[in-house]
Amino acid sequence: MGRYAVLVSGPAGSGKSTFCSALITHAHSIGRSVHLFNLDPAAERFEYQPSIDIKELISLEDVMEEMNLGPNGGLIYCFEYLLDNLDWLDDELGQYNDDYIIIDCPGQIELYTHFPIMTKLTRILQDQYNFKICATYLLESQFMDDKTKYFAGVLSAMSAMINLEVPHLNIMSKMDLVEKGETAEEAKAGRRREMERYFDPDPLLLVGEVNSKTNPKFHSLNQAIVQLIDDFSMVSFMPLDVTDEDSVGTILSHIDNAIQYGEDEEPKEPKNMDTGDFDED
Ligand SMILES: Nc1nc2c(ncn2[C@@H]2O[C@H](COP(=O)(O)OP(=O)(O)OP(=O)(O)O)[C@@H](O)[C@H]2O)c(=O)[nH]1
Ligand SMILES: [Mg+2]
Repeated sequence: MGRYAVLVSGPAGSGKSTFCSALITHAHSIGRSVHLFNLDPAAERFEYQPSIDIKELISLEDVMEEMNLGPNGGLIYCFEYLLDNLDWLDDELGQYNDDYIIIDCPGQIELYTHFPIMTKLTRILQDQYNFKICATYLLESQFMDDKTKYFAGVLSAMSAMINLEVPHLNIMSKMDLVEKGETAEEAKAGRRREMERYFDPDPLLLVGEVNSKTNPKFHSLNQAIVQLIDDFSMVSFMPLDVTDEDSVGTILSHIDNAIQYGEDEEPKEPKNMDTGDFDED
């Protein structure tokens, strides 16, 4: 087996840590061993104890206090410190030579879209440590209520995807909140079909409402951006309902597929092969 990593990214509060826990619970339930790597220097509570924790190297609270920095500047400082202290990462990762690691990232999207920090880190994991990496980007289902917000979310997902340059899966999280209160009639009325338009962004859905809310001088720009997203089929989302194990399982199998997990595993010999202890019936 090789080394595999899932990068769980997305805006603040989009459900990254909850998704990490759901993935770990599911992996354990099917007998797979996975490890949590907490990459958020401000994280406080964990459902599963991380095997690797950036807070053992540096914590945001200490940085803010000692360097007199605000939360965002402090976070950038933490990551620059990590990149300057790769020996620590080397020691920590050295214990997981043949493993599957789930990396819970901080929610500041500047880390993926404005600064090359996460890109540098994924490159290091790939090139120096031979990890096969799949990035996931979570956007919460409430974004579907407001099309301009959704449009901005699609662009941020695309920006993260283009910057990270690894196999990428966009996830629409907190789908349990959408389904809640939905009556059978509503479902029949095509609510689900309507949602499909958000999972695979429909250019008409995006541009129509976004243009109705923005200054006419931006209409052609909106149209051009939507066309770009559509022409290259660059962004689509998979729905995630953490309360449904099948939904978590489906996402995990897409991630596995993206990083070819298990494809280079040797076939296992049946247990009784070397003892010659075969059933004779
Ligand atoms: N209903 C519902 N609530 C969720 C789900 N996922 C997360 N939440 C809630 O959303 C809030 C944020 O969840 P987290 O998992 O901490 O989100 P996060 O992306 O890790 O947040 P940061 O690390 O602060 O950026 C918490 O109150 C969770 O209980 C979900 O699938 N369904
Ligand atoms: Mg979190």
